[in-house]
Amino acid sequence: MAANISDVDVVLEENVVDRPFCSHGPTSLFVRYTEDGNSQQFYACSAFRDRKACNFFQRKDEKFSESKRMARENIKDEADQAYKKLKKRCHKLRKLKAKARVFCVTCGQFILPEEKDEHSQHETKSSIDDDTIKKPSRLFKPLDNNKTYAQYLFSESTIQFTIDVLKKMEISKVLCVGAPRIHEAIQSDRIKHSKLESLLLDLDYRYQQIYPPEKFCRYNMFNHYFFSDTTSETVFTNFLIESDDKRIAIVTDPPFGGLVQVLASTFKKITATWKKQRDTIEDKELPVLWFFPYFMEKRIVDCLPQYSMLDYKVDYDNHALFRGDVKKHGSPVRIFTNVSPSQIELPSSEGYWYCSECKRYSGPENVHCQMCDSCTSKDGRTYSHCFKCERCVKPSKVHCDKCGICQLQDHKCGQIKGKGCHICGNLSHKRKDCPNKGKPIKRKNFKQDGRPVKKKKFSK
Ligand SMILES: C[S@@+](CC[C@H](N)C(=O)[O-])C[C@H]1O[C@@H](n2cnc3c(N)ncnc32)[C@H](O)[C@@H]1O
Ligand SMILES: [Zn+2]
Ligand SMILES: [Zn+2]
Ligand SMILES: [Zn+2]
Ligand SMILES: [Zn+2]
Ligand SMILES: [Zn+2]
Ligand SMILES: [Zn+2]
Repeated sequence: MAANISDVDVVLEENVVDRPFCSHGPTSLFVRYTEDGNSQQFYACSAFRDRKACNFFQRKDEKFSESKRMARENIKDEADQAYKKLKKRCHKLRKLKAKARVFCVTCGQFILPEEKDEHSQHETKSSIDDDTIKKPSRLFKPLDNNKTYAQYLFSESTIQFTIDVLKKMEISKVLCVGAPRIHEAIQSDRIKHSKLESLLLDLDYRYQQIYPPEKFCRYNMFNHYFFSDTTSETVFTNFLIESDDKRIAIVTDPPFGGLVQVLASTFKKITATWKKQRDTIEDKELPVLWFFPYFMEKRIVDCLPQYSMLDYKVDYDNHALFRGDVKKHGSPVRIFTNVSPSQIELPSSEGYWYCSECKRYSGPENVHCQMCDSCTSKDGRTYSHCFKCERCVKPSKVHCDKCGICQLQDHKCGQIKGKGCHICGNLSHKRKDCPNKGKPIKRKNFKQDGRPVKKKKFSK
């Protein structure tokens, strides 16, 4: 099975045991398609796409010399050693009194008294009290200019909404996968009196300085890999033990570049561990709240048909996300869930209303279309029904009789770009099903129905 990213696909294989390791766990197997129709398979880092952050590369068919194999083995050992060193350091840090605590914002780490000189030119914060430590995501500089971490942090209203939803679902244990602010909210005093517990799984090593091992596991959600020694995985497995009065849910907000099939496979693995711990044969699913952009709906639902998209617009504090056009219609991020949408009440104070036909809550801009039999808006604008296309379309589109579909007003007739097969450009299939796979072929433009667009003949 292959999942799509521009000219490179990731190949999902069940057997990861034989894969080479980089310092971020087992690598992923990728396949690159070239213009001439050939392909090449190679292993590369599953967490970092930026080769500056991790330059691991190994062709699948590469024969390895013994010395190279040893060097690879060392990578894992070195990573384990670095983890142990950091653990020791954190132990020392936790013993420091608030007044002696200095945090280097530039480096994202607390400074031990003997290390002060090394950070003299950096941005630092002194006298870090216990309250500040309880809100680490506010102390750290969000790594939001970085594709890998893509740290967009929930606003207060979204945090509160999520916690309310979890409480209404009578959840008492929350596995926060790449959702540090939800973990932080649960851990902080604010909701100390509720019965909520949480465990954070995140790639960001900085949290290791704040939370003890039973509250944080450094984890790569693209290969379900726990860094460090075995403690981390044991903490995770124990956390997933559920009893009648302790129901568990996952809250996850992965970087948006994450591949749906890879993430789905991770959530399936987490669910499998949870199922193993349960002493019942009752076939239930582990509830998941997965925050992801609305335009990924088709991919998610194709991959996980039991999931649906809620209309709640997820709000973030660092709004770098809402640039350009998107800003006009608000946040593009929604919640995908395997919980019945009728059970998740969206705030009426923000204009959400219950659609008895869809049996779910819809946004104030969303209108139930009798023809489509659903509340059709996806992007935060009111859609209108096109009787010729027989579906609701974005308000920016009008029906073009020449093209036979609704198009943007300033479109060039006959040119439907994107979304099709990367090899030949045909819109009726994806690359993995392309009959031209392996043959040299030039891309053409294709119509929605799969027929090629004929080039206009110009007369002099
Ligand atoms: C879009 S942010 C979500 C933050 C969330 N909105 C919050 O406020 O809690 C993505 C999160 O996933 C983490 N992350 C990025 N890549 C990851 C990976 N491969 N495995 C696990 N966590 C990852 C980042 O460190 C960050 O905390
Ligand atoms: Zn790596
Ligand atoms: Zn520093
Ligand atoms: Zn409706
Ligand atoms: Zn409609
Ligand atoms: Zn139309
Ligand atoms: Zn047209």
